[in-house]
Amino acid sequence: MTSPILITGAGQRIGLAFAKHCLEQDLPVIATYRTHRPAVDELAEAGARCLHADFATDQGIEHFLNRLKEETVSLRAIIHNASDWLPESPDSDPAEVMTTMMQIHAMTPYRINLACRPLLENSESVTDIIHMTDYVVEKGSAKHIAYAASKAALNNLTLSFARLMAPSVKVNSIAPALIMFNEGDSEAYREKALKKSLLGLAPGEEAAVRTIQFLLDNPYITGRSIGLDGGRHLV
Ligand SMILES: NC(=O)C1=CN([C@@H]2O[C@H](COP(=O)(O)OP(=O)(O)OC[C@H]3O[C@@H](n4cnc5c(N)ncnc54)[C@H](OP(=O)(O)O)[C@@H]3O)[C@@H](O)[C@H]2O)C=CC1
Ligand SMILES: Nc1nc2c(c(=O)[nH]1)N=C([C@H](O)[C@@H](O)CO)CN2
Repeated sequence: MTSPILITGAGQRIGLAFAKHCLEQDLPVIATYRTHRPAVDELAEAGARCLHADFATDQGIEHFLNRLKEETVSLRAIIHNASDWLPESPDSDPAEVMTTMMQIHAMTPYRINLACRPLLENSESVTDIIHMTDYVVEKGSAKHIAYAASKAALNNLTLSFARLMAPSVKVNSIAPALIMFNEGDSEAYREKALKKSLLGLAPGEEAAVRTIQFLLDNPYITGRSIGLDGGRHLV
Protein backbone atom coordinates (compact mmCIF):
# COMPACT_ATOMS: atom_id res chain seq x y z
CA MET A 1 0.00 0.00 0.00
CA THR A 2 1.48 3.37 -1.05
CA SER A 3 1.92 5.78 1.84
CA PRO A 4 0.44 9.27 1.38
CA ILE A 5 2.34 12.48 0.74
CA LEU A 6 1.49 15.24 3.23
CA ILE A 7 1.44 18.74 1.69
CA THR A 8 0.83 21.74 3.95
CA GLY A 9 -0.82 24.89 2.61
CA ALA A 10 -2.24 23.03 -0.41
CA GLY A 11 -5.31 25.24 -0.87
CA GLN A 12 -3.71 27.36 -3.57
CA ARG A 13 -0.74 28.08 -5.79
CA ILE A 14 2.36 25.85 -5.39
CA GLY A 15 0.94 23.52 -2.75
CA LEU A 16 -2.23 22.99 -4.78
CA ALA A 17 -0.23 22.39 -7.96
CA PHE A 18 1.90 19.71 -6.30
CA ALA A 19 -1.14 18.04 -4.77
CA LYS A 20 -2.75 17.84 -8.22
CA HIS A 21 0.54 16.52 -9.67
CA CYS A 22 0.58 13.68 -7.13
CA LEU A 23 -3.11 12.81 -7.68
CA GLU A 24 -2.55 12.68 -11.44
CA GLN A 25 0.06 9.95 -10.73
CA ASP A 26 -2.38 8.12 -8.42
CA LEU A 27 -0.20 8.97 -5.42
CA PRO A 28 -2.23 9.37 -2.24
CA VAL A 29 -2.31 12.89 -0.84
CA ILE A 30 -3.09 14.40 2.54
CA ALA A 31 -3.49 18.15 2.00
CA THR A 32 -3.85 20.82 4.66
CA TYR A 33 -5.70 24.06 4.04
CA ARG A 34 -6.53 27.04 6.24
CA THR A 35 -9.03 28.87 4.05
CA HIS A 36 -11.72 26.75 2.40
CA ARG A 37 -11.75 27.50 -1.34
CA PRO A 38 -13.42 25.60 -4.23
CA ALA A 39 -9.96 24.19 -5.03
CA VAL A 40 -10.08 22.25 -1.74
CA ASP A 41 -13.33 20.58 -2.80
CA GLU A 42 -11.75 19.79 -6.16
CA LEU A 43 -8.81 18.13 -4.41
CA ALA A 44 -11.18 16.07 -2.27
CA GLU A 45 -13.16 15.03 -5.34
CA ALA A 46 -9.88 13.95 -6.95
CA GLY A 47 -9.20 11.71 -3.97
CA ALA A 48 -7.12 13.84 -1.62
CA ARG A 49 -7.80 13.74 2.09
CA CYS A 50 -8.11 17.44 2.95
CA LEU A 51 -7.57 18.45 6.56
CA HIS A 52 -8.26 21.93 7.89
CA ALA A 53 -5.26 23.23 9.81
CA ASP A 54 -4.28 26.63 11.17
CA PHE A 55 -0.72 26.38 12.41
CA ALA A 56 -0.78 29.88 13.98
CA THR A 57 -1.00 28.35 17.47
CA ASP A 58 0.58 25.32 19.13
CA GLN A 59 -2.95 24.08 19.81
CA GLY A 60 -3.63 24.30 16.08
CA ILE A 61 -0.55 22.20 15.36
CA GLU A 62 -1.55 19.69 18.05
CA HIS A 63 -5.09 19.40 16.69
CA PHE A 64 -3.74 18.79 13.21
CA LEU A 65 -1.32 16.11 14.42
CA ASN A 66 -4.13 14.29 16.23
CA ARG A 67 -6.26 14.36 13.07
CA LEU A 68 -3.30 13.21 10.92
CA LYS A 69 -2.70 10.16 13.11
CA GLU A 70 -6.36 9.23 12.68
CA GLU A 71 -5.83 9.34 8.91
CA THR A 72 -2.63 7.35 8.40
CA VAL A 73 0.05 5.18 10.05
CA SER A 74 2.72 6.00 7.46
CA LEU A 75 3.91 8.81 5.20
CA ARG A 76 5.92 8.78 1.93
CA ALA A 77 6.87 12.46 2.29
CA ILE A 78 6.11 15.74 4.01
CA ILE A 79 6.20 18.94 1.94
CA HIS A 80 6.34 21.93 4.30
CA ASN A 81 4.85 24.53 1.98
CA ALA A 82 2.50 26.54 4.24
CA SER A 83 3.79 30.08 4.57
CA ASP A 84 2.97 33.74 5.00
CA TRP A 85 5.05 36.43 3.33
CA LEU A 86 4.70 39.19 5.90
CA PRO A 87 6.58 42.46 5.44
CA GLU A 88 7.56 44.85 8.20
CA SER A 89 5.37 47.96 8.09
CA PRO A 90 4.89 51.12 10.19
CA ASP A 91 1.55 49.88 11.49
CA SER A 92 2.58 46.31 12.28
CA ASP A 93 3.92 45.17 15.64
CA PRO A 94 7.45 43.81 15.07
CA ALA A 95 7.04 41.26 17.86
CA GLU A 96 3.86 39.95 16.25
CA VAL A 97 5.47 39.76 12.81
CA MET A 98 8.47 37.81 14.13
CA THR A 99 6.27 35.49 16.21
CA THR A 100 3.97 34.80 13.28
CA MET A 101 6.86 34.13 10.92
CA MET A 102 8.71 31.83 13.30
CA GLN A 103 5.48 29.96 14.13
CA ILE A 104 4.64 29.02 10.53
CA HIS A 105 8.15 28.63 9.12
CA ALA A 106 10.04 27.09 12.05
CA MET A 107 7.79 25.88 14.91
CA THR A 108 5.30 24.18 12.59
CA PRO A 109 7.82 22.15 10.56
CA TYR A 110 9.79 21.40 13.75
CA ARG A 111 6.75 20.02 15.60
CA ILE A 112 5.38 18.11 12.61
CA ASN A 113 8.75 16.53 11.73
CA LEU A 114 9.34 15.29 15.29
CA ALA A 115 5.80 13.93 15.61
CA CYS A 116 5.80 12.29 12.17
CA ARG A 117 9.18 10.56 12.35
CA PRO A 118 7.51 7.18 13.16
CA LEU A 119 5.10 7.61 10.23
CA LEU A 120 7.96 8.39 7.83
CA GLU A 121 9.95 5.41 9.09
CA ASN A 122 6.92 3.12 8.77
CA SER A 123 6.86 3.60 5.01
CA GLU A 124 7.68 1.22 2.16
CA SER A 125 10.83 3.07 1.05
CA VAL A 126 13.26 5.82 1.89
CA THR A 127 11.10 8.86 2.59
CA ASP A 128 11.44 12.61 2.29
CA ILE A 129 10.93 15.86 4.10
CA ILE A 130 11.09 18.96 1.90
CA HIS A 131 11.18 22.47 3.38
CA MET A 132 10.12 25.30 1.07
CA THR A 133 12.47 28.10 2.11
CA ASP A 134 13.47 31.14 0.03
CA TYR A 135 16.43 32.63 -1.83
CA VAL A 136 16.55 35.35 0.84
CA VAL A 137 18.02 32.80 3.26
CA GLU A 138 21.33 33.58 1.49
CA LYS A 139 21.02 37.37 1.30
CA GLY A 140 18.47 38.59 3.83
CA SER A 141 15.70 41.03 3.00
CA ALA A 142 15.36 44.68 4.01
CA LYS A 143 11.56 44.57 3.67
CA HIS A 144 10.82 41.05 5.00
CA ILE A 145 13.32 40.79 7.86
CA ALA A 146 11.40 38.41 10.12
CA TYR A 147 10.25 36.37 7.14
CA ALA A 148 13.85 35.91 5.95
CA ALA A 149 15.07 35.03 9.45
CA SER A 150 12.32 32.44 9.85
CA LYS A 151 13.13 30.88 6.48
CA ALA A 152 16.80 30.76 7.54
CA ALA A 153 15.68 28.90 10.66
CA LEU A 154 13.76 26.50 8.44
CA ASN A 155 16.88 25.95 6.34
CA ASN A 156 18.82 25.11 9.50
CA LEU A 157 16.12 22.61 10.44
CA THR A 158 16.96 20.91 7.14
CA LEU A 159 20.55 20.34 8.34
CA SER A 160 19.51 19.07 11.77
CA PHE A 161 16.71 16.78 10.60
CA ALA A 162 18.94 15.40 7.83
CA ARG A 163 21.42 14.36 10.54
CA LEU A 164 18.69 13.03 12.84
CA MET A 165 16.68 11.02 10.35
CA ALA A 166 19.29 9.49 7.99
CA PRO A 167 19.37 6.99 6.41
CA SER A 168 15.62 6.29 6.36
CA VAL A 169 14.51 9.87 5.67
CA LYS A 170 16.08 12.41 3.28
CA VAL A 171 15.61 16.05 4.31
CA ASN A 172 16.16 18.95 1.88
CA SER A 173 15.21 22.57 1.22
CA ILE A 174 14.03 24.20 -1.96
CA ALA A 175 14.96 27.90 -1.99
CA PRO A 176 12.87 29.69 -4.60
CA ALA A 177 13.18 33.26 -5.72
CA LEU A 178 10.27 34.68 -7.76
CA ILE A 179 8.11 31.76 -8.89
CA MET A 180 4.76 33.45 -9.38
CA PHE A 181 3.21 36.82 -8.68
CA ASN A 182 0.32 37.55 -6.37
CA GLU A 183 -2.98 39.05 -7.46
CA GLY A 184 -2.67 42.78 -7.15
CA ASP A 185 1.06 42.95 -7.93
CA SER A 186 1.39 46.09 -10.04
CA GLU A 187 2.95 46.14 -13.50
CA ALA A 188 5.76 48.27 -12.12
CA TYR A 189 6.44 45.73 -9.35
CA ARG A 190 6.34 42.85 -11.83
CA GLU A 191 8.74 44.56 -14.21
CA LYS A 192 11.18 45.32 -11.38
CA ALA A 193 10.93 41.81 -9.91
CA LEU A 194 11.59 40.11 -13.26
CA LYS A 195 14.85 42.04 -13.63
CA LYS A 196 16.21 40.59 -10.36
CA SER A 197 17.26 37.28 -11.95
CA LEU A 198 19.46 36.34 -14.92
CA LEU A 199 16.62 34.43 -16.57
CA GLY A 200 14.13 37.26 -15.97
CA LEU A 201 10.94 35.24 -15.61
CA ALA A 202 8.29 34.05 -13.19
CA PRO A 203 8.15 30.36 -14.19
CA GLY A 204 4.96 29.46 -12.37
CA GLU A 205 4.08 26.52 -10.14
CA GLU A 206 5.39 23.85 -12.51
CA ALA A 207 9.01 24.83 -11.84
CA ALA A 208 8.47 24.13 -8.14
CA VAL A 209 6.52 20.93 -8.85
CA ARG A 210 9.39 19.56 -10.96
CA THR A 211 11.96 20.42 -8.27
CA ILE A 212 9.97 18.72 -5.51
CA GLN A 213 9.58 15.62 -7.71
CA PHE A 214 13.31 15.69 -8.51
CA LEU A 215 14.15 15.47 -4.81
CA LEU A 216 11.60 12.70 -4.19
CA ASP A 217 13.10 10.71 -7.07
CA ASN A 218 16.76 11.18 -6.07
CA PRO A 219 18.19 8.64 -3.60
CA TYR A 220 21.42 10.47 -2.84
CA ILE A 221 20.60 14.06 -1.84
CA THR A 222 20.03 15.02 1.78
CA GLY A 223 20.83 18.04 3.91
CA ARG A 224 20.97 20.26 0.85
CA SER A 225 19.19 23.37 -0.44
CA ILE A 226 18.23 23.52 -4.10
CA GLY A 227 18.20 27.09 -5.42
CA LEU A 228 15.20 27.60 -7.71
CA ASP A 229 15.94 31.21 -8.57
CA GLY A 230 16.71 31.87 -12.25
CA GLY A 231 20.29 32.81 -11.45
CA ARG A 232 19.28 35.62 -9.11
CA HIS A 233 22.49 35.13 -7.12
CA LEU A 234 24.53 36.28 -10.16
CA VAL A 235 22.72 39.54 -10.85
N1 LIG B 1 5.46 32.24 -4.82
C1 LIG B 1 6.73 32.58 -4.89
O1 LIG B 1 7.15 33.30 -5.83
C2 LIG B 1 7.69 32.10 -3.85
C3 LIG B 1 7.31 31.14 -2.92
N2 LIG B 1 8.22 30.72 -1.97
C4 LIG B 1 7.80 29.72 -0.99
O2 LIG B 1 7.19 28.62 -1.65
C5 LIG B 1 6.07 28.15 -0.87
C6 LIG B 1 4.81 28.20 -1.72
O3 LIG B 1 4.62 29.56 -2.17
P1 LIG B 1 3.13 30.06 -2.52
O4 LIG B 1 2.40 28.99 -3.23
O5 LIG B 1 3.24 31.42 -3.12
O6 LIG B 1 2.52 30.18 -1.05
P2 LIG B 1 1.23 30.99 -0.55
O7 LIG B 1 1.61 32.39 -0.18
O8 LIG B 1 0.13 30.75 -1.50
O9 LIG B 1 0.96 30.23 0.85
C7 LIG B 1 0.67 28.84 0.83
C8 LIG B 1 -0.40 28.58 1.84
O10 LIG B 1 0.10 28.72 3.17
C9 LIG B 1 -1.05 28.73 3.98
N3 LIG B 1 -0.81 29.27 5.31
C10 LIG B 1 -0.30 30.46 5.65
N4 LIG B 1 -0.30 30.62 6.99
C11 LIG B 1 -0.84 29.48 7.51
C12 LIG B 1 -1.12 29.02 8.82
N5 LIG B 1 -0.89 29.79 9.88
N6 LIG B 1 -1.68 27.80 8.98
C13 LIG B 1 -1.95 27.03 7.91
N7 LIG B 1 -1.70 27.38 6.64
C14 LIG B 1 -1.15 28.61 6.45
C15 LIG B 1 -2.09 29.58 3.24
O11 LIG B 1 -3.34 28.97 3.49
P3 LIG B 1 -4.76 29.58 3.12
O12 LIG B 1 -4.59 30.29 1.81
O13 LIG B 1 -5.60 28.32 3.02
O14 LIG B 1 -5.18 30.50 4.23
C16 LIG B 1 -1.61 29.49 1.78
O15 LIG B 1 -2.56 28.96 0.92
C17 LIG B 1 6.01 29.02 0.38
O16 LIG B 1 6.68 28.39 1.45
C18 LIG B 1 6.77 30.27 -0.04
O17 LIG B 1 7.36 30.96 1.07
C19 LIG B 1 9.47 31.26 -1.88
C20 LIG B 1 9.87 32.23 -2.77
C21 LIG B 1 9.04 32.67 -3.85
N1 LIG C 1 4.31 32.43 1.28
C1 LIG C 1 4.85 33.14 0.28
N2 LIG C 1 6.16 33.40 0.27
C2 LIG C 1 6.68 34.16 -0.74
C3 LIG C 1 5.87 34.64 -1.77
C4 LIG C 1 4.48 34.32 -1.74
O1 LIG C 1 3.71 34.72 -2.64
N3 LIG C 1 4.03 33.59 -0.70
N4 LIG C 1 6.38 35.37 -2.79
C5 LIG C 1 7.67 35.73 -2.80
C6 LIG C 1 8.13 36.62 -3.92
O2 LIG C 1 7.81 36.02 -5.17
C7 LIG C 1 9.60 36.96 -3.90
O3 LIG C 1 10.36 35.78 -4.11
C8 LIG C 1 9.88 37.93 -5.04
O4 LIG C 1 11.20 38.35 -4.97
C9 LIG C 1 8.61 35.33 -1.73
N5 LIG C 1 7.98 34.47 -0.74
